Amino acid sequence: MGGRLHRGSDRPGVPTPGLAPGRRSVNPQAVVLDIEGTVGSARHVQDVLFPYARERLPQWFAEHRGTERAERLLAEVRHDLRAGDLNEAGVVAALLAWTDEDIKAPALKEIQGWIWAAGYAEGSLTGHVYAEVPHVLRRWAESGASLYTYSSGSVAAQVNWFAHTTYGDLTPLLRGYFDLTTAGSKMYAASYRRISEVIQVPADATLFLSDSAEELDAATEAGWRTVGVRRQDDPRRCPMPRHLTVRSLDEQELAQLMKGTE
Ligand SMILES: CSCCC(=O)C(=O)COP(=O)(O)O
Ligand SMILES: [Mg+2]
Repeated sequence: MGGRLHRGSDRPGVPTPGLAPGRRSVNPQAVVLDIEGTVGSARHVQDVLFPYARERLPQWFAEHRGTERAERLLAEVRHDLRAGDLNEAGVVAALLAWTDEDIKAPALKEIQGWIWAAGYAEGSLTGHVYAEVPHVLRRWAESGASLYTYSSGSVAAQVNWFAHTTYGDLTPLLRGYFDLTTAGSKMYAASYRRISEVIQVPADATLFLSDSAEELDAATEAGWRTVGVRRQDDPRRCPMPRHLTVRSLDEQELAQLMKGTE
């Protein structure tokens, strides 16, 4: 699979070494956070959010038929599949198949974000964050770091996630959000370079946290500092190769990096 569409795990190219375990000088001006598997539970995404959107996808197209949003989405999927004459049922079938394969397609991410927005608004969805996340983000923000998220989920999905956590609205802690549309695929170094240009923070003063070794490798290639996050409820047990790996954001090693302690 190439071009714009990726699974959560495939990345072309040869990774370069990241922040090796033991190196302790970061003191970042910006922290960029992955969401699924890093600040929030991957299980919540796979078992709650994806099925919620999947179930409502056909109905969404039926209700929005002929609208600008629906037409744009249909055109985008046809373009991605190089199938200009695919009908609405065919597009819906493709989006359902992408959901099942966790394909990071911008069109799928956009419609999921719209469907979830309604769920958050009516109170049937909450954004999951691990218990330490609110106070750690607050501490980092108070110490002067600018906090951003970069997720394959759409910006709308990210904002709603942080606005509706069980710890309240965490969006005041975040300076901005990046997704597949605004930054590009998380598998490519170019996407991280694009973010650096937008946030105007040097690459080596930007720390990226993610549960994906491929994403961390791409960020490293762009000159960013990286820390892997492997949550205790993550079935992938092993630490990430080439990257310092923590189990939560309040681990001592990460706190030291944030202070720039040698
Ligand atoms: C915050 S949006 C919901 C998650 C999602 O759709 C997704 O693809 C998660 O990807 P991430 O880059 O946050 O691992
Ligand atoms: Mg992730």
